[in-house]
Amino acid sequence: MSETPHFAINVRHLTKQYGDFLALNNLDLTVAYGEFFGFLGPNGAGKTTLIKILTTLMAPSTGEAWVGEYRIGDDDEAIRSHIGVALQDVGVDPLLTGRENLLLQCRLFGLSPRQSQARVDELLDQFGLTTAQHQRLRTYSGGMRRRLDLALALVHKPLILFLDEPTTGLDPTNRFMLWDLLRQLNHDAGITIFLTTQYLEEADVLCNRVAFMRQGQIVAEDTPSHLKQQLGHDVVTFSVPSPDHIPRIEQWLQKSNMLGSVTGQRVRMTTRDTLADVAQTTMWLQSANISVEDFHVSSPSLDDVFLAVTNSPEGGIRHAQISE
Ligand SMILES: Nc1ncnc2c1ncn2[C@@H]1O[C@H](COP(=O)(O)OP(=O)(O)OP(=O)(O)O)[C@@H](O)[C@H]1O
Repeated sequence: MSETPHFAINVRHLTKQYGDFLALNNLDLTVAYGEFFGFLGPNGAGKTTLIKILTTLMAPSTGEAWVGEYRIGDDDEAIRSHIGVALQDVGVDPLLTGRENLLLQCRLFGLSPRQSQARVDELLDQFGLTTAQHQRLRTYSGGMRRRLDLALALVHKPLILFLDEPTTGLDPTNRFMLWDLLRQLNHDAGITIFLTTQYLEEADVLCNRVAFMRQGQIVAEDTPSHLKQQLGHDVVTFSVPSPDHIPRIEQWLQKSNMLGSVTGQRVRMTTRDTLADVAQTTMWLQSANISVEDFHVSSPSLDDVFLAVTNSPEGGIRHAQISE
């Protein structure tokens, strides 16, 4: 039982080792009830590993964690009834219809046949799937599948919802639709949401607090707006007309010690001194005879925080946790 029932999630000195590899390194983290929390970081940082531990799918190597009032490893069944989980590629039956999948899930969570029918009607309506309820899952679009995954995670009305990259691969219309549903679940139904995503704009829009992971450790933790403010520096972005220019730009970024990244033909740099860095960049581009398009100087986004905390040698900007 709990020392700190105040928290939805409470992680203390948690470590996970895969053989010799340390995937989670002495992690401490708290999430209060009602929060919409984003757990972010590059591929391989350890996000899924933590979700698997908190959802009782995997045991930690050392350390402790509580979900609600239950300590991981003590009463995992109680934890499972307290949480909803929508992980990537989790087994649903593609040959069953949407309704049949939901009914099966209700029965697995111990609802009676009658309660199940009523709960399924409610969820189909809430997630805009009533019309498609009798279609087999294999005919569902990506957006419909994600909405069904969410509905499946909610059949037993959990207080805490874990979502592992819930909008990956969705087009903007379906992504925004899912964002609205998630906001409703958090704001209106009061469900605590623990989300991982590679889309930092999504975390910025949805989450009241985020943590950035790097190599199994949390390197920054705060509200998205505080993290952006702390970064402070303006961002320069521009595109080049040909990918042939990119290797030279990458070399220059490295040589001039600029914090930058390249996506396709687009370059993004975090300045240290806006005017000096803009001047240095434009002069070099001119001397290198590289013409650019869409040259912008703007305030930092959560993407820039990501680059700063995951690429900087010291790794991280100020670490702020909510207090008890
Ligand atoms: N079962 C396993 N055995 C060995 N190593 C593993 C295992 N599962 C994960 N890892 C390693 O642990 C590290 C953390 O993996 P994890 O899946 O938690 O990262 P992640 O942050 O969720 O990454 P992604 O964003 O790519 O999903 C990675 O280096 C991964 O290769």
